[in-house]
Amino acid sequence: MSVIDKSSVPVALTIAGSDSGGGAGIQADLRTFAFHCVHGTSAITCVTAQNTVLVTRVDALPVDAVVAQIEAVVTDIGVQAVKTGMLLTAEIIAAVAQQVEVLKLNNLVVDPVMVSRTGAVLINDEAMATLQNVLIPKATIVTPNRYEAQLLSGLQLHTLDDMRAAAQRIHQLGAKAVLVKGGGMQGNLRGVDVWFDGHKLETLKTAVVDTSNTHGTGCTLAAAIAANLALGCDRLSAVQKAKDYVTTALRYSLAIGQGQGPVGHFFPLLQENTP
Ligand SMILES: Nc1ncnc2c1ncn2[C@@H]1O[C@H](COP(=O)(O)OP(=O)(O)OP(=O)(O)O)[C@@H](O)[C@H]1O
Ligand SMILES: Cc1ncc(COP(=O)(O)O)c(N)n1
Repeated sequence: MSVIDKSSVPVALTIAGSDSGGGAGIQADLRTFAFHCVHGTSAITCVTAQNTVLVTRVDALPVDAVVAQIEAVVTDIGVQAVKTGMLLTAEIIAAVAQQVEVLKLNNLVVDPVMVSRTGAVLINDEAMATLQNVLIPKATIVTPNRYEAQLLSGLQLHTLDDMRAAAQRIHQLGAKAVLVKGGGMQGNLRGVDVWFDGHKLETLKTAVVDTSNTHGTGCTLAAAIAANLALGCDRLSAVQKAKDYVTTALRYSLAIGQGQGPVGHFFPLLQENTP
């Protein structure tokens, strides 16, 4: 890992929800930024009471509290990349999109958190429509999972060709690039992602990691992409490096709690440095 010049440390902002279980959301994003030697800042949209098994409560923050956090960070510290995660309501999504415009935020990675990898719907129809029509068109990269890609493309995803067709359809929403993630696919498509940026259609493959401790993979991938963009990578190499990171974090995932444990953000490093 290279030594960072502290006078020009890259900064990334996550706009997302808090996960009390520490596996996804803001907690995953900040650990991912730190692993990449990128200073992490945050604007919290909602607070979830959540563990490895279920979410028992979600409280949204007032829209102006979300906006104030973004303004406070950007107007003083400045950010080189932004990642959005669980935005929850149409009002918060619209306000975030407005801030992207007003504050001229670049390198925007939108993880369109709408449906969990298991198919559970997380936000209402109005919020989905706002995400699709107002925020995704501003994205540098949008990273839907299987079910989100189905909703955004209107296609059913069973095969690699379906994933490719969906990536091309979703690109028409206006995002500069699309990464359709394969964690929710069946068989050896689990772990295969498809990239489309209007020119290149690429298949990103990795060996499937055989673990049920996959909580936070989507957040971690999007945050790692944002970190790599903040470090100056081009879009596709930011995604390729992020995918390698998630694969390693999955290999070091943690069997904690009774359900799906989190990926191990720092464990590769700790393992390597343990005598
Ligand atoms: N078992 C696995 N082995 C290898 N890679 C995986 C596995 N599961 C997920 N991935 C990868 O993890 C990344 C996140 O994809 P996934 O489809 O899981 O997103 P998500 O549904 O948003 O995440 P989450 O399960 O956290 O909600 C993708 O690059 C995907 O290919
Ligand atoms: C606060 C929060 N944000 C996002 C997710 C989805 O996480 P992931 O898709 O990475 O499992 C989550 N479970 N909780």
